[in-house]
Amino acid sequence: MSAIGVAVIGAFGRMGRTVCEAVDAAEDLELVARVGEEDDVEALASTGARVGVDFTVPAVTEANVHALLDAGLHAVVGTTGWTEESLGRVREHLEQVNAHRSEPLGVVVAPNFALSAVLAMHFAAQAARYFTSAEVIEMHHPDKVDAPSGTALATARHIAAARQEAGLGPVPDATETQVDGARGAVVDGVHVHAVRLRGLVAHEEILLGNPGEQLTIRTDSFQRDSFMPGVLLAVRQVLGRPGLTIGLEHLLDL
Ligand SMILES: NC(=O)C1=CN([C@@H]2O[C@H](COP(=O)(O)OP(=O)(O)OC[C@H]3O[C@@H](n4cnc5c(N)ncnc54)[C@H](OP(=O)(O)O)[C@@H]3O)[C@@H](O)[C@H]2O)C=CC1
Ligand SMILES: O=C(O)C1=N[C@H](C(=O)O)C[C@H](O)C1
Repeated sequence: MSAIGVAVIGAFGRMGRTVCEAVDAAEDLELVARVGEEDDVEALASTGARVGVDFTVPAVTEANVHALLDAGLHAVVGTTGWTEESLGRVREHLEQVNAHRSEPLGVVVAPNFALSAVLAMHFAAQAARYFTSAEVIEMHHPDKVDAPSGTALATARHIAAARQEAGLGPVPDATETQVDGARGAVVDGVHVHAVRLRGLVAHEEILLGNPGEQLTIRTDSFQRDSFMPGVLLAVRQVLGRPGLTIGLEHLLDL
């Protein structure tokens, strides 16, 4: 069987370089294009690429996905910054292109491809209904451009949905803050704190509290290699997953 052609967009960034190495090392994948800021994504149609992997910046990732679909490529996206609205536009675009194709296209968008992070989010959502209090602390390298992290946003939203489903009210908090921002950002009622520290890569703690007890769920990515098994899994599976998939958990039977 011939190797799956892969194009990496954002190929010269921290994640892009690591993805290029991982694709190069995989026998069933072939790295056919490294796309930088000056390159044209639609030109990928003539490279033999079947899947485009995007690790760029929040400001350009949606446009890259639309260009990949116009070029007839599946997409795997790790870049953060997605909203309900931007995801909705991709869903609509997929419906339009897939109406005219015999091999329908798929897009996988995941805020985190590391197994430990995906499991941490999953366990946090499972545990959330049993705890009165919940807060999220994400900790990253100081070159990260966005805050809070896409993973922390997703974690907080999953916790909030689980709390709502369980009929829990707002988290208890009688604090009167002296300085704006002291209690972090509030995402669907869940407080999220962002730390930026030289030496870190990507880390998150989910704190769940009840009277007299605490559950802490923690995930650490010490190296960007940790994201690669998830990225490669998505590249292989996206060919058989038409439409939009949000989150690696759907590829892991969670
Ligand atoms: N889902 C996951 O598991 C993970 C997601 N991420 C996310 O991935 C994204 C990238 O992170 P990271 O690699 O650390 O960031 P970097 O800043 O190291 O890399 C981003 C790269 O994208 C390039 N770029 C910018 N605009 C374009 C464009 N229009 N076309 C092609 N390339 C472009 C930049 O080029 P230049 O520098 O020349 O501007 C840069 O090389 C972030 O959103 C981050 O949060 C990170 C780790 C894991
Ligand atoms: O920018 C990063 O480094 C990371 N970004 C993603 C996020 O915002 O959640 C995933 C991981 O945390 C690393």
